[in-house]
Amino acid sequence: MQSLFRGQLPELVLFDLDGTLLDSVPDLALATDQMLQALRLEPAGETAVRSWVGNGAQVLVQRALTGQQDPDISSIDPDLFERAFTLFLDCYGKCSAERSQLYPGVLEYLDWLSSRDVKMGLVTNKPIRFTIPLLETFNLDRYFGLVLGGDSLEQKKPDPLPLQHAMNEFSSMPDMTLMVGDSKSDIRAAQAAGCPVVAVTYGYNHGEPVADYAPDIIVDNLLELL
Ligand SMILES: O=C(O)COP(=O)(O)O
Ligand SMILES: [Mg+2]
Repeated sequence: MQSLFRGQLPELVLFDLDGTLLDSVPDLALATDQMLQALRLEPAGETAVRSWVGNGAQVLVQRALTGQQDPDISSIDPDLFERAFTLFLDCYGKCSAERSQLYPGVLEYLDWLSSRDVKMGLVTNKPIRFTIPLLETFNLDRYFGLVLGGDSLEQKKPDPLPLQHAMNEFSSMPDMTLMVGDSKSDIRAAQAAGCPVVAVTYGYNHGEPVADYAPDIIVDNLLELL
């Protein structure tokens, strides 16, 4: 990996959360199904929810209401969406850390970077109100000098804005910044921001291989980056 950074470590590493550091789908699926059941709709199940995670809570709810990856938003009754979204936020707020788990290698890799004084930021599409408590629960908050949720800025990934904002905050140039993520949104945001990007194979990429989006490096475990 050092070949990407002039033989050195990156100055800044930006991490995605869901599907990269945290296997959060069990709880996202629980909250999605609780929402659907409260609306007297069929539960979706974990496999479907796994392919719907990655574009933030609103899009997850739209996908769950339509059963479609690319929902026609105009077909969703706005009142139903509002009820569904409120239910989802309420359910997920209660269960977000019940069954979610860190992936193998995550703590070791964060510790390794931290011991080498590499700066780290977290850039997720998850709403910030869930992100901060989850980082605290899993004792990850201590690693990140900046945490951006999907609703922290005007745009979320795949838009490069959150990555550009983070690089600006840390005064790091794109060619010395590494993005680590699990989905095409992470890869596209990094490519648009001009940063090298590592994709993990174990996360959620809407059922598609990450290789289809040409990340610079693909790993099955973050420890392969040591
Ligand atoms: O909440 C989501 O949809 C995904 O969040 P992520 O950007 O951490 O993968
Ligand atoms: Mg992700």
